[in-house]
Amino acid sequence: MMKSSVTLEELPPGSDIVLLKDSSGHKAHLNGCVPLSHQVAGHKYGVDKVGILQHPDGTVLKQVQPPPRGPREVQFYNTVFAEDCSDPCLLDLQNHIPKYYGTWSSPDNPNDLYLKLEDVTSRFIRPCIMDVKLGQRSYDPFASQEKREQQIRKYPLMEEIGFLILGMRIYNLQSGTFDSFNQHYGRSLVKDTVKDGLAKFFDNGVFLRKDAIWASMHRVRQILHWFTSQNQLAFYASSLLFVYEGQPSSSSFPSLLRNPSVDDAVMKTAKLLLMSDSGQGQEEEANQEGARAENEGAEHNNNTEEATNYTNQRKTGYHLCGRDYHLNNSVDAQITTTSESGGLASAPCEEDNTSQQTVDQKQSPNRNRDKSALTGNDAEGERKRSSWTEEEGLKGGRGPENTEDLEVEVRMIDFAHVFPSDSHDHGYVYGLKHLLTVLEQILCDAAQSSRSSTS
Ligand SMILES: Nc1ncnc2c1ncn2[C@@H]1O[C@H](COP(=O)(O)OP(=O)(O)OP(=O)(O)O)[C@@H](O)[C@H]1O
Ligand SMILES: O=P(O)(O)O[C@@H]1[C@H](O)[C@H](O)[C@@H](OP(=O)(O)O)[C@H](OP(=O)(O)O)[C@H]1O
Repeated sequence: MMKSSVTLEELPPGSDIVLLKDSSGHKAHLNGCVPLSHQVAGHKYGVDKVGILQHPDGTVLKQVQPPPRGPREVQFYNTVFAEDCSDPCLLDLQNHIPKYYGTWSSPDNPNDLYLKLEDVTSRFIRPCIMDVKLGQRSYDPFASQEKREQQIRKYPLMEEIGFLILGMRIYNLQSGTFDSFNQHYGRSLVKDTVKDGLAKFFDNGVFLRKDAIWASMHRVRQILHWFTSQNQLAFYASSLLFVYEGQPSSSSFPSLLRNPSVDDAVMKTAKLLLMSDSGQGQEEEANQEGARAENEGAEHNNNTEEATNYTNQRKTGYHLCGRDYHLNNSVDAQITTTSESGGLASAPCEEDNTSQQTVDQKQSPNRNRDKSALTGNDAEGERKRSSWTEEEGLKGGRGPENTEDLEVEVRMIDFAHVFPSDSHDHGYVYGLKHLLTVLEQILCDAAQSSRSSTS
């Protein structure tokens, strides 16, 4: 698998990192590619036989797994992104999965094939990432008895819960670092604690990111809509990748500064960012802080291009992350009814339509990026223009101008076990609905505790 000039150097037991080193002992690069620094689950490059890399152009390279899994996944992407694809169902599916740029291999090792995919975290400064496996069964219909038993043993509650957190990392505003959780965390969650497990992903150590929950639910509903309108594919052991921006935008800091529970370090960062955003970025202290943030960005995310954009934009006073987040704990959750999300059960919560501010689209980072070079299409734009009116607008939820103003992604990934089908994917739909119900409950709980603390 690896180039002959490259060796794997195992770190001490307990570490899951393996260094790639060349014959001179320097950190080696596979044609400039490096192990994906922000991978939260799955097979890891250098640890497992196959894994995930990042190309210098920012795309993700997923090593094609041994047959039948790998070729099945390649075929899936080839079919969905076929140039002559005219199937409306597959065209819509493109909006919910990473963009696909074909297969890739290093010139030195042409037989070592990779799927070249959009890095769905690339536009984030501090990407908080969660991988959730969906469905009531994580083995496919052709799995051996041994594989079935292995999968059931790993999480016997899969059938009842319908989803499993495989891994996540959350940007902690207090410490300025990412907290990570591996698959053992997800497996430790039972029916009564799965809500707390999910809530952890949206908790930045200072407050619950209700805005990110809400926006994620909007995306999940779009995916649910796709699933309920298709009956040609069945997904097993496939995941949803959740991403939200962990770096609050400067426009949100005023409310942060009013929050009495915020500690000095967070306060200081907030003030520094405010200074730099209001044109006082030349101040020495702010620059030092900026340098620290840049370094952290590079450390936590290979997406150096994005980190550079952020740096430049901060220097010019332009916000890469010009979004308005809800940092104010007085914002109550805004829950609509079960039928909207398709949730299995839900408690109605009060609405607060006044809280979310509209966004100045000119500040969107996507505005400044030439995606056409890589994509040749505007699938993301299409995804964002998706079925708000029929799905939610009629049912009294927030308008699209409110849900679109957040840096949130929810994409389906991992298609090694996708099969043709002639019916709805009940297992996946069950998992999506339950996931939505639990997210709703988190918002309800937050709204209730907010109400009781003010009364
Ligand atoms: N397109 C992508 N953009 C960003 N990160 C990605 C992307 N695809 C995969 N990842 C990262 O890699 C991880 C594993 O991806 P994936 O599930 O496709 O790999 P896998 O090896 O097939 O997983 P498993 O072992 O569960 O079968 C994800 O949790 C995510 O952190
Ligand atoms: O979460 P863990 O403990 O890493 O377990 C892995 C996880 O269940 C993967 O989904 C599975 O790959 P598939 O879904 O593709 O079967 C893999 O099977 P594998 O060991 O056969 O690669 C398991 O090892």
